[in-house]
Amino acid sequence: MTAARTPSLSTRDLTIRFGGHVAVNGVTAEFYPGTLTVIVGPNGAGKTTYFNLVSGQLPASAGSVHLAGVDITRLGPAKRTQLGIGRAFQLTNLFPNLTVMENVRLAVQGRARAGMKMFSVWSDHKELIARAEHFLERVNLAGKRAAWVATLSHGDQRKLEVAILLALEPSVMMFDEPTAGMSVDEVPVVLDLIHQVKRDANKTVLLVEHKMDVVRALADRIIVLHNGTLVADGKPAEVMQSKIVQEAYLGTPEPA
Ligand SMILES: Nc1ncnc2c1ncn2[C@@H]1O[C@H](COP(=O)(O)OP(=O)(O)OP(=O)(O)O)[C@@H](O)[C@H]1O
Repeated sequence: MTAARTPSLSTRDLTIRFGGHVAVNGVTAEFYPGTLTVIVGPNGAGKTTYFNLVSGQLPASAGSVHLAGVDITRLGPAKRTQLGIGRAFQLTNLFPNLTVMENVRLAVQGRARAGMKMFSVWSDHKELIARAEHFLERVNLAGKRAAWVATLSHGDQRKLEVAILLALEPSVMMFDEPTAGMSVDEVPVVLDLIHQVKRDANKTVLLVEHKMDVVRALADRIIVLHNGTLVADGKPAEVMQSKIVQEAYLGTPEPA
């Protein structure tokens, strides 16, 4: 008999109502480490709202959110970040009037304080800089370490967000449309980064994405939301072929 695994993240009957409108309607799903799940659905399906409920930006009207089995439904976004839920691409994590290096160093410092008190006591400035440098190299931004964030291109800002996310070392990583607004040459860099993240067997990755080529390139699993309800959940090939997805989302049949 094998022991049941505890999901790193789960939602149970998660629901939010805005007045009479149910934007997320009883969504139950479990997410495990080493799996990248892409959440798809038409405009207004509730994808971003679901993300907001998981990261704590919005309070649930009903249902619950669990992180490694612990109910975090009543916790705010800062506490959830501390516990291991990291979200990128809202561009709200960035300090525009600081340099690229300073932004990552703050994340490294924050992580050191939250997780490893001794490290925080002993780590000197040099150590923090070296760690920040490591994350900047991973996202190809080391050459721009001294640039002011406000002067970066949109693509570079997104890469910086990934560096900050990596520096915070969350167990659950959430990406909102990672390639939105990027130039063609910037897209592969970010996709490659997410590939790297997903190779880490300890990370649980969730992505909201519209572009089907990105979904195909990254997804281990696809969840489809429609009118706030989870209508399909499974391996990409199965979900892409399912009748509900063809009708409700893709519009045209996927080639077999
Ligand atoms: N704060 C809010 N107040 C009122 N209605 C909201 C709020 N946030 C979202 N909604 C509504 O909830 C529904 C789901 O919106 P949401 O942004 O989650 O969809 P989405 O699937 O992310 O869409 P898109 O792909 O266009 O980003 C929409 O009808 C939206 O108008």
